[in-house]
Amino acid sequence: MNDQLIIFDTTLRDGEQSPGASMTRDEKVRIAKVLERMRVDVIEAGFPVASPGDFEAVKAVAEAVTESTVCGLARAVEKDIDRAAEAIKPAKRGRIHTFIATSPIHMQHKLRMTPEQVLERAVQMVRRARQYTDDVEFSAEDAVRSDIDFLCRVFEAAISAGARTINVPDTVGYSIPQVWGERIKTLIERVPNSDKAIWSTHCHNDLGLAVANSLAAVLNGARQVECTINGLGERAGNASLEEIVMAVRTRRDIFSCDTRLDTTQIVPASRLVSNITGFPVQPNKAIVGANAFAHESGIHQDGVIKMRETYEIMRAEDVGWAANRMVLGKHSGRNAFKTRLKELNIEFKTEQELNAAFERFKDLADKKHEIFDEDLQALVTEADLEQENEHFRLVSLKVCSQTGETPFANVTLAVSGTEKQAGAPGSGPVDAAFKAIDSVAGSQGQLLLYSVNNITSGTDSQGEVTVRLERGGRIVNGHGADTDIVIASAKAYLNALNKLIAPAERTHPQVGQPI
Ligand SMILES: CC(=O)SCCNC(=O)CCNC(=O)[C@H](O)C(C)(C)COP(=O)(O)OP(=O)(O)OC[C@H]1O[C@@H](n2cnc3c(N)ncnc32)[C@H](O)[C@@H]1OP(=O)(O)O
Ligand SMILES: CC(C)C(=O)C(=O)O
Repeated sequence: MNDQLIIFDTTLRDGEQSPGASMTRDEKVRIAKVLERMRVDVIEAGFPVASPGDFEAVKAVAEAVTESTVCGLARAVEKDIDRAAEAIKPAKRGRIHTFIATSPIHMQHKLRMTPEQVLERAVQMVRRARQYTDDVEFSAEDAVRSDIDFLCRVFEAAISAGARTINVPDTVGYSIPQVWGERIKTLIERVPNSDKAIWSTHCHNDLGLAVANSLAAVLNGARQVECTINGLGERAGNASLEEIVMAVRTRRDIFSCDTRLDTTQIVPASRLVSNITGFPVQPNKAIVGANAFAHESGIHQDGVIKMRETYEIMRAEDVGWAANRMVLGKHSGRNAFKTRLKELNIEFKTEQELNAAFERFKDLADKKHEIFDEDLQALVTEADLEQENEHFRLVSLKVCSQTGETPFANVTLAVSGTEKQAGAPGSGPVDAAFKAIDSVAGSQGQLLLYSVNNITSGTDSQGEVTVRLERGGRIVNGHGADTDIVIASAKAYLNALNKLIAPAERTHPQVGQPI
């Protein structure tokens, strides 16, 4: 029987370190539930000492998830370990992940510690974490640029102190597959007590090699991979979960291990993470991109019609693409709607929530003939957004856009329940709409990002807009979807403004300010 490859998902921690990808507690819980359904082994839910919001988020995930291990990150610092322990306390299976850098550049310039002090601290903090849980992971940050002899000493000491998982990170995405594989092999061979721990790898994508390096580590003995949905993560991102899992599963002839994952949950998870963070998935992204299973050229289509395997190495259904993607229309009833949502793992707590979503579905079906799974997911996300603290609500928007004329927008907003109106010109209809909203809301937010994606294909598709605003160091993402992209833009802008004025819930690592 093949070994198990443990999947450690860090979308909610390292993924969240992507600028603008900060998530609220409830968003983290929603993603964690999908990861659990996917049978991810370990969910790193956050960095509890980072902020009260992140502490609450990790705790909420620990309360909500029963099947996967829930992990909290901690520096090799007492208060971090204690805070992580408190956050994961409700978990059925809880892990503390503590780390300290071991490369000369990090030890000397960042930590300002000698190698001996780092080794000593690693041992003390692993021991401290072991007082709270048997499941302790230790990482040597920047292992890629660390001296191999020193790494062996630190890992041996960490295992002796009680670490059960030893993680070898390529923190800066510097390695290449052959070298990384060799490094993992050398460590496992040279650390005398290496058989007492599971060896893990955590690779970043600065050179586009995170997945390749992770797979090289697996081929050389690593049995845990740290990864994220859609490859989300600090800078160029982390190794992408879907690519690693499908590479190992598809090439069983090469890998002597496999994961426990239910891969049909991959596409729903990818969409949810993309919806929540506002980071669109590029169409040609492996596994989860819209074109990943699309055949355009005649020779390929001919081959696939004759025998699918001529051009397909995986089945789209196996990663969660629905076999029949056109599901509902305006003549569909409540039962079909509810059943399809259930198939998409979307459930409502109350009958009222279901009724409200059904009404939105009927409104959409009046504008758009075919309702696809993507539309249903956007519709539910929209409903969630509306439940958020709504200081500003769009009542109506009228935009005039004509060749040779300056576009002009008139907007009516409900501001804490009182209707207010304003009009403004702009360089385009979206610009005019945002300026009109600004003159009512007085936002003073700086627009960092504006992106539109069509949720499905065709000109009647819904546009999904993401707006990123910054004010006083706070960065927030707003989302909106509508068949009219100017209205979708206005909804996204208002969603971001509502978040900006909401009480600060979290601290974003990149800006160090509450979000
Ligand atoms: C590679 C990674 O992804 S590591 C994870 C990175 N993620 C984050 O940083 C997100 C969350 N971070 C935060 O919210 C904050 O940085 C906190 C709460 C952890 C710390 O905040 P502050 O106390 O204000 O410290 P600040 O961020 O300015 O500096 C980090 C300090 O931790 C020290 N440090 C960094 N890593 C470690 C470590 N693994 N173990 C021990 N100390 C460490 C640094 O040397 C520095 O110490 P100094 O203040 O004595 O110079
Ligand atoms: C905390 C560690 C594992 C990390 O994120 C890194 O080194 O990139």
